[in-house]
Amino acid sequence: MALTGVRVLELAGLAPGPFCGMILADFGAKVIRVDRATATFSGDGMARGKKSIALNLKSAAGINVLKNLCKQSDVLIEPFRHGVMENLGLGPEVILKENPRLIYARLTGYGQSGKYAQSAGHDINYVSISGLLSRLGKHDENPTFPLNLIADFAGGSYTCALGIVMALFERTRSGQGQVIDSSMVEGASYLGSFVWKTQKSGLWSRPRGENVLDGGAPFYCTYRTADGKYMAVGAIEPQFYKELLKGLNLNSSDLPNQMSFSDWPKIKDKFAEKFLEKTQKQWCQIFDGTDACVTPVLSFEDVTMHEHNRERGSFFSNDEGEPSPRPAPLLSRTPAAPSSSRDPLVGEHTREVLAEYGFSAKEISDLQSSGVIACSNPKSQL
Ligand SMILES: C[C@H](CCC[C@@H](C)[C@H]1CC[C@H]2[C@@H]3[C@H](O)C[C@@H]4C[C@H](O)CC[C@]4(C)[C@H]3C[C@H](O)[C@]12C)C(=O)SCCNC(=O)CCNC(=O)[C@H](O)C(C)(C)COP(=O)(O)OP(=O)(O)OC[C@H]1O[C@@H](n2cnc3c(N)ncnc32)[C@H](O)[C@@H]1OP(=O)(O)O
Repeated sequence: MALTGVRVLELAGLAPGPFCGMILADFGAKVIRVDRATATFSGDGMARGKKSIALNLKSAAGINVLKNLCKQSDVLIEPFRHGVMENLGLGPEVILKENPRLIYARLTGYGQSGKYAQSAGHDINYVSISGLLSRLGKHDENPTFPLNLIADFAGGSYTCALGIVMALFERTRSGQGQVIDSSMVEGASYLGSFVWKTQKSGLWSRPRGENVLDGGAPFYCTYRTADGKYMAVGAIEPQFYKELLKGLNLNSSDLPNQMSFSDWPKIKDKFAEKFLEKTQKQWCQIFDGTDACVTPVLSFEDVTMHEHNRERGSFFSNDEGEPSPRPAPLLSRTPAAPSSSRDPLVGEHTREVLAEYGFSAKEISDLQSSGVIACSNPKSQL
C-alpha cells in the first residue's frame, strides 16, 4: 500500500482527527491512537485499522512515553485547541527538536493563531466563519448545513491528510519534518474556492437558493416521487436538459426557456408534478442509460445494492457485517486495503505497542501499576 512503513500517532479527539487517521491507516500507515488512560470507551467511530494505547498525559512519565513514541514516528496528529500541547510540554518546538523528521499535524477548528484560536467550536461554527454557510440553503430560510461534512471531514480530515502526505513527500528531498497548521475554517474556505473564483461569472449573483447550483434551478435539484422517494436532477447543459424533458415526456415548446430565472419556480412546479406521477424505480427505468443526468436519491440501505456500486465494489463489509465505503481514490498498483477487523478497545494494544517501540516488560508493568498507562484485555470484555 502507498503508505506502508509510515508510523502515525493520533491523539484521540472528536471526528476530524479520527477520520484523518483512518484515511492514513486505510492506505497502509501504521496508526496508533493514543487514548486517555481513564477512558472506558472510545468515541472514535472511525478506528478502522488502528491500534490503541491508553496513556495519561497529565503525568510526567506519560509525557515521556509520548515523547519516546514521537521520536520513532513519522507523523503526529493532535486535535486539541491551540495551547493544549504547549501546556503539556509537547509543543512542536520540543518534539521536533527530538525528532526533526516528524510531521507534526495540528488539526484544529480555528488554527494556531487568531482571535478564536483557543475557543471551543464544532463543524457548524467553522463553516459559518468560512463564509460557506451563508451560501447553503433555501431562499428566505435559515442557512442549512450538510451534516458535519464540510469542515470536519472535507476541510479538516481530508485537507490534513493531504498536508501530511505532501509533507512526507517533501521530506524525501529535505529529510526534514514540519508543522502542519490545519484549520477547518481555512480548509472549508479553500474547499469553496470554486465559489470564490467564480464570483464574477454570474453563477452566484442571485440570493441564496436562487442560483443554478444552490437549488434555485429546476434542472439542478431533487424531486419527490410517487412512492415518497426522491430523484436527483443535474441536467445543466442544454443537450442533457433536452434528455430530461424527453424522459419527463415534456415538450420544450410548452415550457419557458431553460435559463429564464424568473420562470424557474414555474418550471420547478411542472417538473415536481411530473415526478410525482411515477415511483423512483419507474423513473430509474426511464432515465438509466440516458444522458439526462437523473439519478435516484439512494438510502444507506439501498446504496450498497445499487448495480453501479456493486459492479465497482464501492462498498465493503467488515468481519461484523457492517458495510462502509471503500477507501477512495483507487490506486492502480497500490490500492488501499482497509482492515476488516473490529475497532480496537481503548488500550487494547498498549503492551504490544510499547514493546514494539522498545519498552522492556518491566518498564511496561511499572507504568501500568503507577496508572500512567492502561491495558485492556479484549477477553475480559466479552
Ligand atoms: C460536530 C462534531 C462533533 C461531533 C462529535 C461526535 C463525532 C461524537 C460525540 C458522541 C460520539 C458517539 C458516542 O461516543 C457513542 C458512540 C461510541 C462509539 O465508540 C463510536 C460511535 C459513537 C456513536 C460515537 C460517535 C461519535 O464519536 C460521537 C457522535 C465536530 O465538529 S468535531 C470537531 C470539534 N473541533 C475540533 O476538533 C477542533 C479542535 N479541538 C477543539 O477545539 C477542542 O478539542 C474541542 C473539540 C472544542 C474540545 O474541547 P475540550 O475542552 O474538551 O478539549 P481541549 O481543549 O482540546 O483539551 C483536551 C484536554 O484533554 C487533555 N488530554 C488529552 N489527551 C489526554 C490524555 N491522553 N491523558 C490526559 N489528558 C489528556 C489535554 O491535556 C487537555 O487538557 P486541559 O483542558 O487541561 O488543557
